Amino acid sequence: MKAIEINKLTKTYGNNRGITDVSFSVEQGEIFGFIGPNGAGKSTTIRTLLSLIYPTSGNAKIFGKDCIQFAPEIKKEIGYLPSEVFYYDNMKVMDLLKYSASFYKKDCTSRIKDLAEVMQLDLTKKIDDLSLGNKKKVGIVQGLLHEPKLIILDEPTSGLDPLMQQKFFDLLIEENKKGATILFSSHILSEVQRLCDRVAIIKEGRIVKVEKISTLKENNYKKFKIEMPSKIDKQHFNISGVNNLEVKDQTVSFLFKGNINSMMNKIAEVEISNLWVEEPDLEEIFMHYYEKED
Ligand SMILES: Nc1ncnc2c1ncn2[C@@H]1O[C@H](COP(=O)(O)OP(=O)(O)OP(=O)(O)O)[C@@H](O)[C@H]1O
Repeated sequence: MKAIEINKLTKTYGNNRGITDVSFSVEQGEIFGFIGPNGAGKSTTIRTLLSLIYPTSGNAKIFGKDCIQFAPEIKKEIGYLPSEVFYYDNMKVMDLLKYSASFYKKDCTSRIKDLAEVMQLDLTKKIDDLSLGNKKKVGIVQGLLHEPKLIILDEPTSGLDPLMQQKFFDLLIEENKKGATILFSSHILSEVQRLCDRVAIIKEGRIVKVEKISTLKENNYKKFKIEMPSKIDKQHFNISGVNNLEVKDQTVSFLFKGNINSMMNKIAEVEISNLWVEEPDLEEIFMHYYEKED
């Protein structure tokens, strides 16, 4: 049974496109990235999964159950962190979290304290007195306090400083090791790359690719930088698969996509003093998905 199964989900807002024919599935135990530019349809997909809005057509299942028909049951299994968090400002953090926990009919007090300690969140403060980042931490604790089997995060790191982001990621990895499935929506590719096994790319309301992060990187070009002790013949490296060939001082650099052995043979024909081969960043791989079609 899959954790999430989305089948031709379409949502229109009047005449506005929301999402069109979105289909993908997430295996249990996966950390799955959901990426795309602003307005692509990430939040619409997630809100439909949580039955906060209803689809125009198509359907989705969570742990094998239709997400609309079994919404109350399913919600108990999900921890959700929305992209923007709003609270009753007058409440104290601990009271708000205990109130949230009451929906699950579980005593989550010690779990709340543990999570708050990891995230360095002061439980005695009033929500009103918290900074944006600290309000986000309340959302994180709220989303995880009932130890959900499925964690759905919509742009979760906005407002968190780098140290807190790291602590949050460590927390997610720990929950994942304990068995939780994670759907991680973001437009920050580096964090998706760090955390996720697979990724779905959404653009203008449609899924354009679902792929393993490792495959995306393998099937892409590599960046070569070669330092040579003597004069460089630029044309030597001008073979099929080479792009952006540049020579600067004693260094030649280029992007290469193709049979790595043919490139290694080419390099072996000349004397070199140093060699760097780098993977492209996820940003570089995905940039063309982000560019608008004319
Ligand atoms: N309540 C609404 N009424 C009308 N159109 C909406 C509504 N909510 C979303 N949309 C439209 O649906 C499309 C998808 O929006 P959505 O918020 O799902 O994108 P997103 O990928 O989550 O973007 P972001 O990263 O900016 O949050 C956009 O074109 C948006 O304008």
